Amino acid sequence: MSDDTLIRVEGLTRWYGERLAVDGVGFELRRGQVLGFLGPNGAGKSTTMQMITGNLAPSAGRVEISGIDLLERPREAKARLGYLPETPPLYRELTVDEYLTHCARLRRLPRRRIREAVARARERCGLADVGRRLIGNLSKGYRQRVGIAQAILHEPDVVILDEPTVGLDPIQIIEIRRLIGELGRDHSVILSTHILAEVQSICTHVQIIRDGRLVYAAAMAELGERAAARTLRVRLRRPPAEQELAALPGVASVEPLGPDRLRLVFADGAAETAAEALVERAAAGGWGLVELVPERKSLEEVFVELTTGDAAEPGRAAA
Ligand SMILES: Nc1ncnc2c1ncn2[C@@H]1O[C@H](COP(=O)(O)OP(=O)(O)OP(=O)(O)O)[C@@H](O)[C@H]1O
Repeated sequence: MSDDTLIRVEGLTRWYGERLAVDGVGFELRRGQVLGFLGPNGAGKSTTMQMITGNLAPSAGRVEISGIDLLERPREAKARLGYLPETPPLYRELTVDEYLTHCARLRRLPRRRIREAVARARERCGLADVGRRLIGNLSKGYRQRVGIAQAILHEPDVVILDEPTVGLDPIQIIEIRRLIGELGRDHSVILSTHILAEVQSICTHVQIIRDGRLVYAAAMAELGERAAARTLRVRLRRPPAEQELAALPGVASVEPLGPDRLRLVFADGAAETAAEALVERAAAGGWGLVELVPERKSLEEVFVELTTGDAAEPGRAAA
C-alpha cells in the first residue's frame, strides 16, 4: 500500500438473510482525495458506510484504515476514523465545549491534549465564538458543524460524512461544503449524498453503487467528460444535402429536426474536430450558419444512465 493510501476496501460483501445488499465493493482513497459515494435508494450506501466505519460486520471482505485491519484491530483502526452519521448524536442540553470535551474523552484523548484538541476542532469548523452556547439553541447549520467537529477532534486520517448537508439552507450548504473541501486537504474524505451538485462542487472522485455493486468509479474530471457535449444542434439557412453533413470529419450521424434545423451526433472524442469542420465548410459553401448549440448532458442524466441502463461499467478503483 502506498504511504498516502488512507483507506483500502476489498471485496466488501453483506448479506441480510437471503438478500445480498453489498456485493464485492472495493476501492482505495489517498490523502487529499474527497470521494462522493452515490447511488439510488436501496443501492447499498448505508450498509457500505456502516461496514467501513466498523458499525456493521461484513459477511466477507476487508477494510484497512491507514494500513490497519478494521476487523482484526478495530480499536486502533477506529482511532484513525472520524464519522458524522446522518443524524449525529448531539446532546442539546450541553454547551459546544462540554459536548466536544465529552467526545474527546470517549475518544480516549490524553487529558492534557483535550483542551487544545477541542479548541482546534472548534476553530477549523467555524465554531470559535460559540463554545459556551447550548447545542439545543444553535441553528441546524451550526449543529452540523458541531457534528463535523466531533468527527475531526482526534485528527483522524479518514473522515466519513453521511449526507452532511441535508436540511440546511443554501448559505449553510455553501459553508459546510467549503468546510468539507478544506478537510479534504489533510484527510481522506468519503461523502455519502444524493445531491449531484454537491459531488460536482467538492469531490475529487466519484463512485456509484447500484444493486450492491460498484458500477462506476472515476476521477471527477472523467465524469465531467461523460457529460461533455456529444451532439450539436445546428440551424442552417441553406442546408446542403444530408449526406454532405454526414461526411464531415467526426460526424457519426445526422438527425433532421425541421426544414433548416438538424442535430449532428459526433463520434467519441470528435466533438471539437466536427464543430470546426462544420464551421469551415458552412462558411466556404454559403450554408448560412445561424445557430450552433452544443448539447451537454446534465450530471443527472449521466447518473440515470449509469444507474439504470446497460451503460454501467464494472467498477474501477477510485484512486
Ligand atoms: N437490516 C436490514 N435487514 C434486511 N435488509 C436490509 C437491512 N438494511 C438494509 N437492507 C436492504 O439492503 C439493501 C441496501 O440498503 P441500504 O440501506 O444500504 O441502501 P442505501 O443505498 O443506503 O439506501 P438509501 O439511499 O435509501 O438510504 C436494501 O435493499 C435494503 O432494503
